[in-house]
Amino acid sequence: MIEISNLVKRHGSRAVVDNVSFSALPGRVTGLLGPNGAGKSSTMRILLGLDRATSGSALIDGVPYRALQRPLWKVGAMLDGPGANKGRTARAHLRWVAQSNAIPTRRVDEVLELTGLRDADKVRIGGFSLGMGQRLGIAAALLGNPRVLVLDEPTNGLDPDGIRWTRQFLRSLAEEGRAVLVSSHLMSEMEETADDFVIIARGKVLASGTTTEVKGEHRTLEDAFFALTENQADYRATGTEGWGR
Ligand SMILES: Nc1ncnc2c1ncn2[C@@H]1O[C@H](COP(=O)(O)OP(=O)(O)OP(=O)(O)O)[C@@H](O)[C@H]1O
Repeated sequence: MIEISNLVKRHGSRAVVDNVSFSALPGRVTGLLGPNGAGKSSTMRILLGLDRATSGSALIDGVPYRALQRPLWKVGAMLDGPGANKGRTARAHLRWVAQSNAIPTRRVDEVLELTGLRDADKVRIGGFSLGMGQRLGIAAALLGNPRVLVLDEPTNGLDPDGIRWTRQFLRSLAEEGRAVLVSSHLMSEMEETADDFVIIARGKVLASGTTTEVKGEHRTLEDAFFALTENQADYRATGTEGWGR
């Protein structure tokens, strides 16, 4: 499971992550939702040991990422797309990731199959569509068969087929008992995908819980989000602190 507690990240005097706390539980897809610049990627980067928190903690199964013995076996991640060399094939890329993390290369075939890339395994990544690239990123994240997955905007720019595939795939990964944390700025899309939601704006958690809890009396998650951020604008205008948590 993922446990973020009182996480703060400051750049200069500005807190881009401002006392964020939430958990992502096994067997559930947790949606980290918020507009551009809300602090989603910053939170994920700290969780994955790519950046240091100013204060607070971000733990994976009780320990920080940097303390994990074999990180790829515990947590799979995709930030900024697949991050693969465009001249390589999908198979070559996955073999390279597997070999550099002591993962048996037979796992490469399994993840190619799981993500529907088997037929494209010899195509150079430079010729991939956006959707295939995202699948490759997810395939690499799954190489170590981790119990925890962290995916930053995996559906960004995808067509409806790609979005539908990703949604169903993430749900199936959670149904296998994994904790799946996925960020998005698309509220309506995530409403169908996630079990639990954390709504973040300007570095602060505005609401968290199940769909019913977060929606409250609002018709959709998007309506709830706009109502919550309108409150934020009001508070900013009056300079009041301490709202929404
Ligand atoms: N190294 C940095 N120095 C200064 N500010 C930064 C740095 N990294 C991120 N920020 C700022 O922190 C804020 C949060 O950025 P972050 O990327 O976490 O947001 P996000 O919710 O993931 O949004 P997006 O979907 O646009 O990436 C932004 O205003 C960004 O400009």
